[in-house]
Amino acid sequence: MAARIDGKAISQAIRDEVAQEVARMKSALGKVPGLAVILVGSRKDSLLYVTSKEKACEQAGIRSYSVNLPDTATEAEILEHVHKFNRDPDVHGILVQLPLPKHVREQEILGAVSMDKDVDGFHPTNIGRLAMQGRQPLFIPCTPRGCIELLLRTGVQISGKHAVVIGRSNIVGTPAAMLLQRHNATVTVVHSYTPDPAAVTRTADIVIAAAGVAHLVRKDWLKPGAVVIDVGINPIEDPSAKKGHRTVGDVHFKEACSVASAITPVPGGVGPMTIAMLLQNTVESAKRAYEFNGT
Ligand SMILES: Nc1nc2c(c(=O)[nH]1)N[C@@H](CN(C=O)c1ccc(C(=O)N[C@@H](CCC(=O)O)C(=O)O)cc1)CN2
Repeated sequence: MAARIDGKAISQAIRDEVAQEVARMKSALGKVPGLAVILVGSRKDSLLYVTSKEKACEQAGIRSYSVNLPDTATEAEILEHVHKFNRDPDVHGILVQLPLPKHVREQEILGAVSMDKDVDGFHPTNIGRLAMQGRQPLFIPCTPRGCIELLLRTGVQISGKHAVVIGRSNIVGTPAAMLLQRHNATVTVVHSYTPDPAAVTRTADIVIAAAGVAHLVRKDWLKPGAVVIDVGINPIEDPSAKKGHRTVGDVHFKEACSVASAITPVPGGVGPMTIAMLLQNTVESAKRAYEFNGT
């Protein structure tokens, strides 16, 4: 039976550490970190994530600034807010909630965020640096950073292991693969054009599943003893649930438990880590801005 990797508990420990750092900064400088969150449109899930981020900021002592724009907002209107936050010295992190409405060019917006306030780590220069040996990105994207943090904090060795990442999105799969490689794993990325994804995944010591397909990874996809990090957040119908639906991962949890050595649940695994890492990135940004080393 696999050990359960408790993302809720680990993310709470990180959030407590962040709150302590913020308190130290406040007492030494009279300043606190600031995070600006820009939401465009009215997607229910995005609204929920943005609210959770604001609440988490409040609990950690980080000041949050929010902008809610309608679905019809133009690129120019969104950029106006990005530029305003770029100039604001009290704002150390800027986050544009994704996905953006279809008429907005995501890369135009993400590329406009000041590199040193890019707490999502999606600026092309930060992503480029993540891909390069010997270069340091200013920020690492929150979900992939959360996946690695879960492995490190549960004592899973990454160096020298074979890691398979399922999915190649800009937000998770691609940066997760680059990050694993920086931790000296041998990395294979499996995607929709891979002829036999189960066979490839079966060779992995570490699996990061980020395909966005409910229950894609079954028992026969896993090598006995593999460590499984499930990034998927997929709603499925469930008449027995109060709301008629529930959230499941990309991995069939029950099946995987009989083969894996450790696994993250959904919910309560990677999801909460995304927010904890955002807070951590924001504090690191403020510390850099104020040249504050934390003592
Ligand atoms: N600008 C960004 N946009 C998006 C990101 C991101 O990192 N930056 N990631 C995702 C959404 N996301 C944060 O924005 C996020 C997703 C999930 C969770 C979470 O805590 N999930 C819970 C509950 C799941 C459920 O029941 O629905 C869990 O997994 O336990 C937090 C943040 C896309 N957009």
